[in-house]
Amino acid sequence: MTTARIEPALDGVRGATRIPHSKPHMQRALLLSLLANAPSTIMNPAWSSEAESLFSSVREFGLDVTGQDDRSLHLSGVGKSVKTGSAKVSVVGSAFNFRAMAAVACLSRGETVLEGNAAMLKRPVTEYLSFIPELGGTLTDISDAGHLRTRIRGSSRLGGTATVDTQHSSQVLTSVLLIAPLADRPVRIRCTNAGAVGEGYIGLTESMMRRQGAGIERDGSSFVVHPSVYDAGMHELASDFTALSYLAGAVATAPRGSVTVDGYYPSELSSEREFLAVLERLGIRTAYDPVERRLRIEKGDPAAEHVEIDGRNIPTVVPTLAAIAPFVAARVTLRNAAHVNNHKCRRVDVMIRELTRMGCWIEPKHGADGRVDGFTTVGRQAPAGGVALESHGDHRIFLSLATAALGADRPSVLGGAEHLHASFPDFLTSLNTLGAGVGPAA
Ligand SMILES: O=C(O)C1=C[C@@H](OP(=O)(O)O)[C@@H](O)[C@H](O)C1
Ligand SMILES: C=C(OP(=O)(O)O)C(=O)O
Repeated sequence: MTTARIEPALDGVRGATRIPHSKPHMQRALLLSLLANAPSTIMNPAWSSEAESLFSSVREFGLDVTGQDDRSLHLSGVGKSVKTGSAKVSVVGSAFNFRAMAAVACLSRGETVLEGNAAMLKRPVTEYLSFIPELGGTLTDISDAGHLRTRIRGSSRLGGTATVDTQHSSQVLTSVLLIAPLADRPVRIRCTNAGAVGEGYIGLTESMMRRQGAGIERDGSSFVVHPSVYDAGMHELASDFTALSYLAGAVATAPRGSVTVDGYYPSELSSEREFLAVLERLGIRTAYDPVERRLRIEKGDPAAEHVEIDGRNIPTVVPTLAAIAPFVAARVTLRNAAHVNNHKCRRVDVMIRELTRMGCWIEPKHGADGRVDGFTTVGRQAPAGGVALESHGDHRIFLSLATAALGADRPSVLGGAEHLHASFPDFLTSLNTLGAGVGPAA
């Protein structure tokens, strides 16, 4: 494990830096490039360990690279004729990659074994793959104590009606939608609940599919997708707003802060717009210059004494908001985030525990079913820090706790820097560029 030492940012954070391009856009662009019948291009590819792992998986199913440089990736897909034969596909710790590749495996006439790491066994993954038998494929759970593993076989009559869970994650719906146009018969999808979690990510899937010619009929939480093909894709990737959240977090937790993000491309994700609006209410102002492609982040005053946040559509930034909340003058309450506990670790629980160890006052909130569904804080605090924090193998916990540690009185050490490769490999360098003192722990 790689441990970092985070010094309090006593002089504030100031200056300009860059952030990665969007991981969710990159993952969809890779999948759609495989499923298109014509060549595709990805501009500004967003390389991270999770994108690389998905790239290997789609290559197993036939995606060909026809050209590549720093700025662009030229790809040739196979449409619905994904490679047959016995394929073993490893997704390591990414549930998105597991769910999406499970759907892709339904297009294959051969057998696919999908494998994820032990941490994936604790997440609601296999229990929500019933769309596979419902659409005509077969699914066998062959997990052991150290791996989540399933064997999947497709069908030559793929199609029908699938009931898809949208209470625990949006990713299953995204996965079924992506393959639906390539099924042999129409695919009808009924979602388990009307207010899906992570609706923004479902919207992103729909808009990227439509841009490549897919016809999706949507009526609230029901979808119908008729057989068609995907046209060529030209994907110009936006910036990763979740990566942005950690820099906004640094501005919030440090005593002073003014940060510019160079080369910022806003995306169509509704979750991004919602997050920027939440930041504004917390007193973190962002101003975007579309000509210079620069986003400026500055500290102001919260919009109210008590800021209430709905976490349903902003799952990735709930840990960041937990890190920010103890450092803003307002009381903050965030709810409707029970689904965020289904991620790489129980993200809401872990953030509350580790921030409490750092010296913050942050308490869980519970939903009507008694489960933790958020947190509440009591206004600006001065946590002592000076403790060893644990990121539970989760890049987002590392990033969020590092953000909070900048605002503590004493240095903190934080394990798990190696997981930054999952989404924001240059984060520690960025923090140092902004004047924070971050380095390896002695
Ligand atoms: O579709 C996607 O790209 C994602 C959907 C969301 O998953 P959940 O709906 O499981 O939270 C989000 O949290 C994840 O980081 C990325
Ligand atoms: C999307 C993420 O995770 P997963 O694919 O494992 O749900 C993430 O951690 O950024």
